[in-house]
Amino acid sequence: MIEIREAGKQYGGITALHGLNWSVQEGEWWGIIGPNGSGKSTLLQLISGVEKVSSGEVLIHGKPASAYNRKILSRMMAVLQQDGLPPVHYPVREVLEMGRYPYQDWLGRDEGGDPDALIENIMEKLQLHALADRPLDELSGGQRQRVALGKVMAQEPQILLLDEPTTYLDIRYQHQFMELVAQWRKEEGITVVAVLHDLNLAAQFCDKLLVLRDGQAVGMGTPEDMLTEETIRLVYGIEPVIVPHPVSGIPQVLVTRQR
Ligand SMILES: Nc1ncnc2c1ncn2[C@@H]1O[C@H](COP(=O)(O)OP(=O)(O)OP(=O)(O)O)[C@@H](O)[C@H]1O
Repeated sequence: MIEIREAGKQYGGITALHGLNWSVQEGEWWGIIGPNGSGKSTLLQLISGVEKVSSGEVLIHGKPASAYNRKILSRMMAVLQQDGLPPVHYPVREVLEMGRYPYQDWLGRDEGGDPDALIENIMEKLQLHALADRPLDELSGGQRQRVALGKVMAQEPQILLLDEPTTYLDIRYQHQFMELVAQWRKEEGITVVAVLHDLNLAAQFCDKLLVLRDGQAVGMGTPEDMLTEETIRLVYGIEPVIVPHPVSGIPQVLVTRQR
């Protein structure tokens, strides 16, 4: 579904990404982890076609991401960032309807079925009914991020790209957000690629992790294989302790304070 071959990206004299080979199969949930400046957002921008590779290829369904017409690409792929929506004075229901833009013809008619039923369904799933007529700029950051998720759900993409989507959320809303994505993926079989700083959240929700450092892949594989003390020490330069989650057994990263 996503095929990355020897991909490199340079900004002037800065190498943001170098010689990356990676592929994502339909229905997988990948996490991209790595320190600040390691190339995570750059990689998402190459996949979403916002930036072009300087070398190598990024293919979506066998075609370069940057070669797609934007509207066609938006039907296939949605992007949600850490501050998914600006605090504008639009009511929640209208914001969700904006997600249908890739399906509208030049008269604003939806070519993709019954948008009203779809929006209703999303409002129900995300418990947005109570907020339906409230303007975005009156909502909390956590509520706004739930609306942002609703908007990308209305877009009905096959691929969801998340760029640190839980950064501004408290621990409850972080988990709620990730559970909603997990439920969506289970129901619709979407493919998810998420840049995450929280390694423990990444381990709990992603099937596989791509670990970047200095624009290069250090490793890719299951959270069990990637979240080792050796890898975390090498990539982040910290002294970690990895413990199995007492309930699920999934690896969790603790950091030991240096004295
Ligand atoms: N538009 C740009 N112009 C110039 N340099 C850029 C640009 N975007 C990214 N870079 C550089 O490329 C490198 C990788 O940046 P990128 O934002 O991809 O890292 P990141 O892993 O997402 O970082 P963070 O975790 O801090 O968000 C950095 O050195 C950054 O300064």
